[in-house]
Amino acid sequence: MIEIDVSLARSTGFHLKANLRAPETGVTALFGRSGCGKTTVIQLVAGSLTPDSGHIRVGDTVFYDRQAGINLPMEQRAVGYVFQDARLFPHMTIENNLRYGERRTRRPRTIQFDAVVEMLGVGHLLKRRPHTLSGGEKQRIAIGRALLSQPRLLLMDEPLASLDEMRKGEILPYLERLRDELNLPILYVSHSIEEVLRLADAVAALSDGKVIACGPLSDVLSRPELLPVIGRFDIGTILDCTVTAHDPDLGLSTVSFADGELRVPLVGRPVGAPARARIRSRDVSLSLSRPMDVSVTNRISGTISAITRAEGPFSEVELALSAGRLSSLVTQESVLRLGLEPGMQVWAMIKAVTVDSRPPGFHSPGAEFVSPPASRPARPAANPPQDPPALRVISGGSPPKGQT
Ligand SMILES: Nc1ncnc2c1ncn2[C@@H]1O[C@H](COP(=O)(O)OP(=O)(O)OP(=O)(O)O)[C@@H](O)[C@H]1O
Repeated sequence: MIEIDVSLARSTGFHLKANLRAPETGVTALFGRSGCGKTTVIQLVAGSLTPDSGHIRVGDTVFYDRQAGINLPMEQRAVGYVFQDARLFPHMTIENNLRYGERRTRRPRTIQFDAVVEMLGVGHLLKRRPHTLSGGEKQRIAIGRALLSQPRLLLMDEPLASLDEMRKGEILPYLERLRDELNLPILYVSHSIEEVLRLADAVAALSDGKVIACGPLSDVLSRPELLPVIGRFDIGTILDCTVTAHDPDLGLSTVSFADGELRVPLVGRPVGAPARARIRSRDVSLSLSRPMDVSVTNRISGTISAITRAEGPFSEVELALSAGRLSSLVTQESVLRLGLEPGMQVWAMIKAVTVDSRPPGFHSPGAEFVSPPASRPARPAANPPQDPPALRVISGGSPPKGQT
């Protein structure tokens, strides 16, 4: 478990009072608006800033404990740090940049040079110098350098922020591979909900220097207190599912969750594997009776738990499901015409579902928030980045359409 419970008052009047626990596996996103304190938290963990009070622990290692008088120097914390910009040494070759961290560490070399070069696809760049690389290539080298310092924890502070959309799209599969293949916890700062949805297993949401929610991604992103922070309709519904069937002839898979099943575009994972389904609110329409003569295959019955006026002519209707909530964006005119009210039983028709395949063996880290695992099992290998990304892509372009 990673435990951070710190406070820090800055000269500018900003006051951080952050309390969060993150699992020692997978990616935990620190998410929130600009200026909420994400980078400050990362700097406190790295040791480049010292809190006024509190403690920071990563597994058995105490980084900082004000009461016990412990403040581990940066080099003994053994964290890898990847910044927005790559910060490579301009006079060194790419190979020497990569080996820089490796040479200086005293930790056991569990992450090997060749494996990192292969994983990040940078073998052809080794003899070059940083100024001849693209922004995305530089960032991959920065990630490699951080990994080769054999960190116990990787800190990534908006590593894609300085890249254009195309470069971001190129680098994301490498980050997914890192997440899936290395047994290394990652604290990942972002204010892009798309990045968080694609990469994170867990989320700590910050607002005005405080952690307002922390836990497994699908739990946190469905909490109403987060709506002002993340933007009301960006997210929709996240459902943790299991792949239950494939129908290659029709190009469809079936994924099941607590309240039923969804037919989705073919998922590149075996039956039994976990998958994360994302349903945008605007892709969910409602019917008072069981829809029969409609083209939409995915229909779920639920009880309206809340109706909230949204911007413009829209309202958000929330259905309570065992698996969480399902959100539908409809016009206020439809709310009035259908007489929708909390407590009513309705049918939701889901026009499109995006499925983010998780690697086999992935489990929602929810339980780990309560009690840390005794050991950290290695995650099995995921698809290499060159695999067709269609079903992994949550951001960018139109999501793969469900059956309409
Ligand atoms: N060196 C500093 N001295 C004083 N105040 C600072 C310093 N650096 C940052 N701050 C303030 O601390 C607050 C949090 O900054 P921080 O960089 O942690 O936010 P952030 O969430 O990472 O923002 P962004 O997403 O824009 O990077 C801001 O109000 C900022 O102005």
